[in-house]
Formats: sequence, C-alpha cells, structure tokens
Amino acid sequence: MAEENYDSRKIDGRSLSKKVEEQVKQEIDELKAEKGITPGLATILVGEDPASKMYVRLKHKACERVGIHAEDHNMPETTTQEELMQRIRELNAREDIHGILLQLPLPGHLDDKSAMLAIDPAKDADGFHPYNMGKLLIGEEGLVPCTPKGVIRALEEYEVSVQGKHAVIVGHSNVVGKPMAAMLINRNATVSVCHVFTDDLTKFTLEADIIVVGTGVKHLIKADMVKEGAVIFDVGISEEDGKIYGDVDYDNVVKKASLITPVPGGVGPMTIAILMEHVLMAAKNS
Ligand SMILES: Nc1nc(=O)c2c([nH]1)NC[C@@H]1CN(c3ccc(C(=O)N[C@@H](CCC(=O)O)C(=O)O)cc3)C=[N+]21
Repeated sequence: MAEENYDSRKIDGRSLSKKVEEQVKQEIDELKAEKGITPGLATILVGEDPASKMYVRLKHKACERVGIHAEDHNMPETTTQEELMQRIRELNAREDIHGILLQLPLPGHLDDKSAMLAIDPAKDADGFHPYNMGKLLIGEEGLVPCTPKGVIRALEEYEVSVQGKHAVIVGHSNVVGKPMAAMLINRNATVSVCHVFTDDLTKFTLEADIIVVGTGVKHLIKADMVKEGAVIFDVGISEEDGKIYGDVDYDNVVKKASLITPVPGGVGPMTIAILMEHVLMAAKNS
C-alpha cells in the first residue's frame, strides 16, 4: 500500500508569517502616509556568536520586507554591564526607535535581568520586561513574548479551539513555557507545565489535546507519547552536523497529529512576524 500523504496536517509557518507580514506592511504604509511615522527597531547583540548573528540577520531582513527602520547595535564581546546599560538608555531616549531587542543569550559576564529591566517597557518588542510579563499574567496582553504569541496566532488561523482543552507545555523557560502557559490560561485552556524534573512526561503528553514543546532536546517527543488527533507545536531548535532539528520526531509523530509544526518552517518564521507586529504596535502607541 502507498505511504499515506500527511502534508495536510502540517502547519505552514512560512505562509502564515507571510500573511502576518503583509498585514503589518500595509499598516506601516498607512502609518507613514497619515502620521509620517516610520517604525524603528534597534537590535543589540553582544559578541559574535554565529547563531545569534544569524537570528539577528533574519530579523533585519524581515524589517526590510515590512518597512521598519532597523539598526544593528553589535557590541564587542568585552562590553561591560555599564556600557550595555548606557546603550539601552540612549535607545530608550530616541524618538525614532520604537522597539529595542536585546538578543539572548548574553555573554556570561553580563546580567540579562538588569539589562532587560532597563529597557523602556513601551519599547520592549520581545515582551520580556517584568512589567509586560506581569501584565500578561493578569490577562492584559500587549507586548508579549513573540514565540508563544506566534503559537496563539497559528491556533487562531487554523481555528483550533482552546477553551476547555488540555494543553501540555514541555519546558518552563521564561521565553516560551511560562508565557505560553499564561496565554493559554487567558484563553481558558486547562494547562499543565512539564519540564526537566517532571517524573512521568508521557503520562501528561498522552493526555494532551495541544502540546507545545520547547526544550532544545532533539526528538524528545515520539509518536508513542502523543494522543491520536493532537495539535503539536515544536518550538525547539538544536543543531547537529549543520542540520536543524526540532524537539519532535516529526516524521513519526505527524501520523498521529491532526496539526503539527515542522522545524524549520514552523514556529520560527512566526516568531519573527510577530516581532514585526510588536514594533508596529509600539510605534502606534508612541
Ligand atoms: N531577545 C531575543 N529574542 C528572540 O526572539 C530570540 C533571542 N533573543 N535569542 C534566540 C532566539 C531564537 N530565535 C529564532 C527566531 C527565528 C527563527 C527562524 O525563523 N528559524 C527558521 C530557520 C532559519 C534557518 O536556519 O534557515 C525556521 O524555523 O524556519 C529561529 C530562531 C529568536 N530568538
């Protein structure tokens, strides 16, 4: 018998992000024409990590596509905390910069918490500032972390209902797991947050209607760990021999999922599209 074709189960993050970017571009054109405002994003990258440089480049290319003015603040590896704080304060004060993105991780000698705290919450395009995180937790979603917001957008686009469903999140990071949990609770899902210390992960994932996994462990989620018909978002990225892998064993898990994101071409492009939306949002509110 011929292999079944599972393509219709794939959530196409590339075409979804294109759709979001087109909407953003249109609104930016209007903002320019009506108010004479060009949204501006400053990215700060400390050091020369190749992966970080690649991610920053992807963000700058997206800015170019939608009409955002983008500045690349690449600071040397030896940057001191005070120099970093000074740069953030300068960008906070600039009227032409509406979004500030401090690329993570920072080199070990720098403190990311105090740097993030120094970013004007109104310019926090990443949604990582404690003020914006706190608002998210009480159900006021303005500038929120881009990756989980991309998952929410995909759920909406594919008309997956969330209310009353059991969503299982694997990974409790500040950038994915925790904000993802808050967003799903805000939409009345029943949420379980699993992580590296969870005793029996499979017990939870087998019960899940929706799974969001972001751990960076290659192919952690196997076919025998998911329920038939589950909706699965793979937020993980790990690199091995120049190839990118997700946290989900896609080729086997796709056979049980009703919808699933691939890596690459899934959540990654959505993250960047949402970032563009956030810079626009910050510019509109300025
Ligand atoms: N302050 C901060 N904000 C971030 O948003 C942030 C960060 N730090 N540090 C690193 C992670 C990683 N990240 C990615 C975004 C897009 C893709 C993406 O679009 N990936 C393509 C593949 C690109 C390729 O490798 O060709 C895809 O999944 O299809 C990946 C990774 C944002 N991050």
